[in-house]
Amino acid sequence: MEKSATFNRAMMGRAVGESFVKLDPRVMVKNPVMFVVEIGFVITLFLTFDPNLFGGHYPPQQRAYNLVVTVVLLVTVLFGNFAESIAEGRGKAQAESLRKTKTDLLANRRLPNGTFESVPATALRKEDIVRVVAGETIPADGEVMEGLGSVDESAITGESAPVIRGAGGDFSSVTGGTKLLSDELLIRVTVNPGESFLDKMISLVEGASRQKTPNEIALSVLLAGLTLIFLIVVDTLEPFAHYVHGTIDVATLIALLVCLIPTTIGALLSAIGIAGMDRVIRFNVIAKSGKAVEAAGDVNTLILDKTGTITIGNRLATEFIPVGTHTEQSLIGTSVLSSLFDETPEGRSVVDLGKTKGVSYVREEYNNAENVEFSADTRMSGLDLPNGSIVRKGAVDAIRQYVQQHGGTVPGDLEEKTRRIAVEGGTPLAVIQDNEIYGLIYLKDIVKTGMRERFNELRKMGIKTVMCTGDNPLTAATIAKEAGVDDFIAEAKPEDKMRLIRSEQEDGKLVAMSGDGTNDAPALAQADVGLAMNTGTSAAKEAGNMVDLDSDPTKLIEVVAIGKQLLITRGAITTFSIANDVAKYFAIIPAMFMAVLPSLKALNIMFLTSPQSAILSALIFNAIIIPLLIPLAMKGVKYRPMSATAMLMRNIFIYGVGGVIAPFVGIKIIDLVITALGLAHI
Ligand SMILES: Nc1ncnc2c1ncn2[C@@H]1O[C@H](COP(=O)(O)OP(=O)(O)OP(=O)(O)O)[C@@H](O)[C@H]1O
Ligand SMILES: [K+]
Ligand SMILES: [Mg+2]
Repeated sequence: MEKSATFNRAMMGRAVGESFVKLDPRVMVKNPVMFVVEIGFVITLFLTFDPNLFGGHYPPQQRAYNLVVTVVLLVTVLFGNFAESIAEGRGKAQAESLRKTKTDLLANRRLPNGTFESVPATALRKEDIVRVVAGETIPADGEVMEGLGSVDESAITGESAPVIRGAGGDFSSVTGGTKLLSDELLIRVTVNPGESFLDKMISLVEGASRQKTPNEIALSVLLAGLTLIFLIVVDTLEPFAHYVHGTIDVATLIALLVCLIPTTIGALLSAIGIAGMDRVIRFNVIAKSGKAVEAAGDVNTLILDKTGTITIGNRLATEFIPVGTHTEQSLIGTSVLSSLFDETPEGRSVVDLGKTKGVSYVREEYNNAENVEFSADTRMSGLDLPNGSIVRKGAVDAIRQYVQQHGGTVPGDLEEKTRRIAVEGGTPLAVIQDNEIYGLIYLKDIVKTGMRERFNELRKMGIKTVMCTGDNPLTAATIAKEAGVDDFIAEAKPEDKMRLIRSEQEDGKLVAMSGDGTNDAPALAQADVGLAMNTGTSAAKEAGNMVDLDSDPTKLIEVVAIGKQLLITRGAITTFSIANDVAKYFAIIPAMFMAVLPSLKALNIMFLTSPQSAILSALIFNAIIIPLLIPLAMKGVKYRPMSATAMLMRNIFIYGVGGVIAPFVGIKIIDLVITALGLAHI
C-alpha cells in the first residue's frame, strides 16, 4: 500500500473539478443542509436577473447585492464539496495504483483430462484449478491444494518480505496479484471475476461502497431538523418586519438562513468519516465499514487467537519423546504414519523430521487407508488403516480422552513429559496406534516480536486482552506470560471463542477479536470489531470487518486511537458549528433590523457599518470557515490516551467557547475590509 501519497497539485486540481461535478442536485440532496444552501443559490441567482421576482420595487443597485450573495452561496457549496473531494483523493490515488496490479494475466487452467490450457485470468471461475510456477503472478484468489512456496505479497501489503504459502492449515490462502517466488503451486480458485480481494480492496479504498455509519445518520437527521427549525424562524421574520413597517428582501432572508443553519458540520461531516477510514488504511488496515472503525473507538476487550496471531504460526516438529515402554524409533514410525496425508504445516513438519531421523513411508502404499483430516473440533488427525488399525496424533487431552474411552491406559510419564514441553511454550501432540500412547511430538512456535510492549499499551488504553487457544493450559500459560496478555483460555473450540465474545457483549462490552484461522471465522463475525490477519484463511478474512495487511493482532491500538479520534473530531466540529451559528444570530439580527427599528441600534454591539455589510460579512465568514477547518477534519483533533468522556468534555469546552468567540472576531474583520473597499452600502 502506498503510504507516502500526499496532497499534490494533481490531487488538488482533481478535487476542484469534482467540487463542481458534485453540484448535481441528485448528489447534493443526500446532504440536506448543503442542499438548502444550493437551493438558496439558485433563488438568489434568479433575483440577480430580476430583483422584483417576488414583488416589491427594488432599485437596480439591488442586483449587485443579490449577485454578491449568489456568489458567496455558490462558493459555500463548492467549499463543502471540495472538503469531501480532498478527503476522497488519497483513496482514489491508492485505488489507481492497486488497479495497475490488475494487468492482463494469463493462467494455466487444468482441464478434466489433467492437462493444462492457457486462458486469460479474467476467464477463471470458482472451483477452477490452476498451476503457478516460480516467477509467475498468481492469477486469482484461491486455496493451495498442493505444494509449498514463498510468495511476494508486496503488491497488496506493501511489505516486501516473502511469506510462505502451502496446502492445508491456516496458511493456504493466496491472493490474486501476488507473485510466487519459488517452487510450484496447484491452486483451487475460490472467487468469480470481480469478487476478488483486490477488487474489494479497490472499491474500499476508493470509498465507492462507503456507507454512512449509524452515528453519522443520526447526526445528519439532527442537522436536517435544525435546518428545518431555522427555515421556520427565518420565515416568520418577514411578517414581523412588515409589522414594524419595514421589509426584508428575499436574498437577505436566504443569507440569514444559511448563516444560521449548521453549514460548517454539514459541509465537513462526510469528509471527517472518509478521512478516518483513510487514516486506518495508512496503517495498512483495510476496514470494510466506517461502523467498525467507530466501534473500535469504544472497545473494552480484545480476544486473540494464539497460533498465527500472537505467534508466527509456523509450528514445527522439533523432537520425538517416547513414553512408557516405547522406543523413539517406534514413536517416529507411528508419528510419520499419522501425518502421511496431513497437509497442515504441523503434519508436514512431522514427516520432514521423521525423514531426517531415517524414517519414511511411501504414500502410494497407503492409498487404501482412510485419511482423517485435522479438525479444530476433534483436535486430532491421522489414518484409518485397511486392517482396522487406527493411528492418530493430536492435542494431549483429546488423545487421553480417546484412549480412556476405548479402554486403554495412560502411561505414568505422559503427564510429566507433556509438562516439560508446555512450560517451554511448545505444543505437545500425543501419538497413538489403537489404544496405545507411543509418545509425544514437540511442536515449536515463536511469539511475534514486540507483543509485550503493544499489549502494555492496550492496557493503558483500558482494553483487556484475552488469548483464546485450542492448545493445552500449560502452553497457553507460557505463551500468555511471554506475550503479556491479561488473561487466557485454553483448550477452546471454535464455539468457545464465540461464546466468550457473546458473554462479554451481554455484559454490555464492545469486543474486538483478532484471528487468522477458519476456526476463528465465527468469532470474527460475532465480534464488534473483527480484525483478520492477512496471512489467515479466506474464511477468516471474509468474516472479519477489518483485515490487517501486516498481520499484527495489536494493530487494534492504532484503530482504537483512530476510532476515538473520529468520534471526537465529529463532536468537536459539530459543537463549533452550532456555537458559531448561535453567535452569528446575535451578530446579524440587530444589524438587520437597525434600518426599520432604530432603537435596536443599541444592540449593534459590534458596530458593523451597515445592515448589508453585516449580512455579507456573516455570510462570507460562514463560507471561509469551511476550508479553514478542512485540515482539522482531515487530521482529526489531537488524541491523547485518556477516557473518552474526559476527552469529549475537554473538546466540547474548547470548541464550544471557540465557536462562540470566532464569529465575532471574524465578522468584525470582514466588515472592516468591506467598509474599506467601499462596499458597505451596495
Ligand atoms: N495437524 C494437526 N494434527 C493433529 N493435531 C493438531 C494439528 N494441528 C493442531 N493440532 C492440535 O489441535 C489443537 C488446536 O489447534 P488449532 O490450530 O485449531 O488451535 P486454535 O484453536 O486455532 O488455537 P491457536 O491457533 O490459538 O493455537 C492444537 O493446540 C494442537 O494440540
Ligand atoms: K451556518
Ligand atoms: Mg488458530
